[in-house]
Amino acid sequence: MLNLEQLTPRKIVEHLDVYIVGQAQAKKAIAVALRNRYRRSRLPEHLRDEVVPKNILMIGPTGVGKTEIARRIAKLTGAPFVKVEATKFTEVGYVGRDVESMVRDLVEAAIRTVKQEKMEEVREKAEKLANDAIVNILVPSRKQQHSFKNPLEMLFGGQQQQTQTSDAEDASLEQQRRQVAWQLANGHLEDQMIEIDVEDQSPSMFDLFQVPGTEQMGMQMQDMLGNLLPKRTKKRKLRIKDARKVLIQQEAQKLVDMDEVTQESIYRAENHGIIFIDEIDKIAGKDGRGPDVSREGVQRDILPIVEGSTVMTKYGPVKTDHILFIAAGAFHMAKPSDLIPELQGRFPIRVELTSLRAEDFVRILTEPKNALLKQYSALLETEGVRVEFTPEAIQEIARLAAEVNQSTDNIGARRLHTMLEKLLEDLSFEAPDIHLDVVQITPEYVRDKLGSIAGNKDLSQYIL
Ligand SMILES: Nc1ncnc2c1ncn2[C@@H]1O[C@H](COP(=O)(O)OP(=O)(O)OP(=O)(O)O)[C@@H](O)[C@H]1O
Repeated sequence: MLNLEQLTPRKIVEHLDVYIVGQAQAKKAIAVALRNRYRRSRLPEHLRDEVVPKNILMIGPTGVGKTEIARRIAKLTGAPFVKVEATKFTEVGYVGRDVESMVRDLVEAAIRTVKQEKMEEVREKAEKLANDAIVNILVPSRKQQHSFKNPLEMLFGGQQQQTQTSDAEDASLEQQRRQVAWQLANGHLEDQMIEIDVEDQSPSMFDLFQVPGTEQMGMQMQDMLGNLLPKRTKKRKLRIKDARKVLIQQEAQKLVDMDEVTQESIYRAENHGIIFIDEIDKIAGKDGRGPDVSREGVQRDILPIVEGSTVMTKYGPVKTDHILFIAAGAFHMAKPSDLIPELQGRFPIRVELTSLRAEDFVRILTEPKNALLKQYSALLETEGVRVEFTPEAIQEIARLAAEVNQSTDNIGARRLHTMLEKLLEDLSFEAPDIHLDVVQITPEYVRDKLGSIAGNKDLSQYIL
C-alpha cells in the first residue's frame, strides 16, 4: 500500500497495468478520480466540503475488467471496497431503505481492515499474554489454585491454609512455572494438548427464533445486548500450537480499542470508500411488467446515497458525500441516457471498456502478475510436474476462447478460466501419479482436449 501523495495518476496506471491488460481509458479515468481525492484532502476545510468526488460510469460487456480495475485500486490505496448488484434491489421483498445496506457493508469492510491492522499492532503483546495464559493452564499459580477451591472452604478454612503454605512450596511452584515457560518458548511443548475456553459460535437464541426477513432486527438486538450478556464460551482441547493462535486472537481483541477502530473505520469509509454498483444498466429504462420492484424506484432509492446523505449503521451515522461510486453495466439494451437525469448527473465520468479479442487473451493468459497460466503452473509444480505452454498453444487457447465467446455468450476473460480448467482437467487428476518432470502443452494437446467441444455450440454452452 502506497501513500496517496506518491500515487500520481501515472503511477496508478502503471500499477493497474501489472494486473489488467488494455482498457487504458478506464484506467486513466479512475487514476484521475483517485488523485482528485488526494487534491481535495489538501484543500482548506471550507473548500474541501464543496468539492464532491466525480463518480464514474463504466460501460462495457461482462468479463472485461471493470470490477478488477476498481478492486485493484481499492487494494492499492487500502480503501474500503464493496461491490453490489443493482438488480438485487429489484427483487421481490426488497424495500427502499435496503439500498442503504451498501453503505453498511462498506463500513463493515472498513471495520474488518482497521481491526486487522490494529490487531497486528498489538500482536507482540498479545503473543506474550497468550504464552502467559498457557503457562497458567499448565501450572496454575497459587492464586489460581485457590480460586478453584470450594467457596465455603475459602471462607472458613482458606485464610488459615494460605498462611500455612510454606515459602518453599511457593518457590518450587515458581520454579516449575519458569521451567514450563522456558520449554514453551523453545518449542518443546507444541504438540501437547491443553483445554482452553473459546467463544461459542453455535446459533444463539436470536438466530434460532429469527423470522425470515428480521435478520437486521436480530443483529441490532444482539448488538444492544452484546455488552450486557456475557460472551458464551465452551471448552476445547487443542494442541498448544493451535491453542496459542486462538489465545493470541482473544488477547489481541481485548487489547484493541474498539472505539478507536470504529472512529477510524467510519473516517475511512466516508473519505476513501469505494462502492461498485454493477449491472446499473439493468435498472435503467422503462419498467417491465411483473412482481419486481420498479427499476425507476430503485434508481430513486439509490440517488440520495450517491448525492450525499447520512446513513445509520450499527457503528454510528455515516456520511456518503465523499464516497466514490463506480457504476458499471454492459448497456446492451438500455443507454446511460435511460437512467433518471439526476442519477446521470451524478456519474459524469463515462468510460468505455472494449470487448476482448484473441490477442488480448494471449496477453491476459501470460502477462499479469497473477496470470492464469502462472497460477496453474504453480499449482501443478507443487506435485513436481512442470507445465510448459508453447507460444503456439497459448495462441490456440486464446483463439478457441474468442471463438466460443462469439458462438455462445461473450463472457470475456472469464471464458479463459473455464477453458483452462477443462484443458488441464486430466493433468490435474493424474499429476500426483505421473512421474514426469516436464509436460509440454502444444497446440495439438489444446485441440485434442478442447477442439471438439469448442466446435460444438451445444456442448460448449455446458462445458466451456
Ligand atoms: N483486461 C483484463 N486483463 C486481465 N484480466 C482480466 C481483464 N478483464 C477481465 N479479466 C479477468 O476476468 C475476470 C472477470 O473480470 P471482471 O470481474 O473485471 O469482470 P467485469 O468486467 O466486472 O464483468 P461483470 O460486470 O460481469 O462483473 C477476472 O478474473 C479478471 O481478472
